[in-house]
Amino acid sequence: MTERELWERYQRYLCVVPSVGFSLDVSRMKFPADFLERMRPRMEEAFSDMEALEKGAVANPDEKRKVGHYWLRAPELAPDAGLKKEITDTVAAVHAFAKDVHAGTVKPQKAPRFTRLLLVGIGGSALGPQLVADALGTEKDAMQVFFFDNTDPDGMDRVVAQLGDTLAQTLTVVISKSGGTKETRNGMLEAERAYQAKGLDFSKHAVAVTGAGSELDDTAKKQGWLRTFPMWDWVGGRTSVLSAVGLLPAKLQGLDIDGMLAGARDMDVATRQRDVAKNPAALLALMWHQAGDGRGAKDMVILPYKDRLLLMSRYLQQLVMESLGKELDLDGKVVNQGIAVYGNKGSTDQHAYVQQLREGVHNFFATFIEVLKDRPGPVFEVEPGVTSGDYLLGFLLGTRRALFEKGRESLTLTVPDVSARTVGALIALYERAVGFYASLVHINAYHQPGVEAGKKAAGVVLDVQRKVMARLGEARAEARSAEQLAADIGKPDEVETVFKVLEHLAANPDRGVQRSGGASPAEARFRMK
Ligand SMILES: O=P(O)(O)OC[C@H]1O[C@H](O)[C@H](O)[C@@H](O)[C@@H]1O
Repeated sequence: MTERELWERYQRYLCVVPSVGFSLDVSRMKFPADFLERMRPRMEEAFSDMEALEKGAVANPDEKRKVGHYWLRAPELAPDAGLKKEITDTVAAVHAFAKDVHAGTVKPQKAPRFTRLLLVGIGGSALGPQLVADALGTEKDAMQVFFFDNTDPDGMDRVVAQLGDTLAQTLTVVISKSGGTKETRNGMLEAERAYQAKGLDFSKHAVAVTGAGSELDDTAKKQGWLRTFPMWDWVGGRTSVLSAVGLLPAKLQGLDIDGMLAGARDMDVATRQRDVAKNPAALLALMWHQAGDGRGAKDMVILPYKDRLLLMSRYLQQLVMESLGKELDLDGKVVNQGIAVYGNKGSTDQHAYVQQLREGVHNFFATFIEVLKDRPGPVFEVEPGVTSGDYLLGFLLGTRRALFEKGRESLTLTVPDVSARTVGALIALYERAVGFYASLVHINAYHQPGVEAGKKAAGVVLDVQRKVMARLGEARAEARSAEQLAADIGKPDEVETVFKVLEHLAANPDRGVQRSGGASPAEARFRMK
């Protein structure tokens, strides 16, 4: 295709959403001329599925749940008045609470005001808030935000060290829909310990966002935390950023949550249209389908040319991969669906993995995200008539062309700026595209049965550890091999787990386990110190 033909194709297929200044360019995707027409009947079904979902159908059949994230930004669409009220009340409560926190009416135990926010959560209870905080944060924010998003002790120590004495001015928001996620429970306990170490009462600095009656809800009640905000079973973790999960931390940080909701709402209006040419979510889903042959044959590489959108790929990784990565389809047939997502940012990636994208294994399609506005401050020219931002655009267009020359496809999303409105719009766009794509490939986008397997297996490991520790305690000074200890605890087949657990304990001296013997697993011996 010549440059002139591409320009024609660009204009022909450009999908614009004027209300948010957004556009989607699919001209560098190699779909045949009759593709959109051919896919029409299937897309019609996807629209009907989506309509039913928005009207309150049980769209997550095996968990028997409604799927209501679209109501969060259009409460009038909620299927009953009770839900509508819960949504509007929660947004109002978030505003009011943040106002009190900023004014110092809600204040820490030993400081006049909260100036820091520590968010404890994981997966859908962290990724959205992290994206929003990083995309929209400035040095003038009402509160500076920190995260515990893992059960890595050193990771948490680093954050606590960064907070230092400002922990006394830190509000901790623990977020877990289920209220039973171990990493988050551990984060909460680690945070509690950090406050205690500074002579502070954790409960006077803690807020929960969780489902009613959950373990976390109980803890918050029992300990008399400052406040609890609700999380509903009809909002999935990975689509929860516009519920209290994302709105509360964003508002505390001082961000424009109404703008985020409005951007999402406007994008929702655009993505409800049945005219595919005008519906960027439908177009995206169809392009993913075309690129990966409806079976995820190509990976989705997310390339925002903007530092503030760096976390987009991480956020989309969960949204897309947890929603679409499924073994079974809706009829119970094995399909092993999914689309792999990765990415970082441009032009940084041009100096890292773009080499492979252009010349290596051809197993991906790229998504460029272009932001028109360079910076809020005045223009600075790095060469006569040229700014750093001009280079950023140059590299985006250059990379896109270089890829296309080698037959590598790409989508280009353009937004005017990185504002609350555009972030809300991008979130809404991808939520709906994922829902459409799931309909096209006939899977349930709203459950995650596979995640449970890893959690259960981790539970087994900790059970083995408890038993091994007890056994070492009994054996005292006697050094034993992993093989012997596995037999001792009645789990001879778990010998590898026993060995891994022992190695870990022995590497952390205060756990009291000493390793002796040779370097190989068979030669290693363990005993209590
Ligand atoms: O919010 P929580 O209940 O703590 O869940 C946090 C995360 O845990 C699980 O692993 C789910 O697969 C995720 O979808 C979820 O976002």
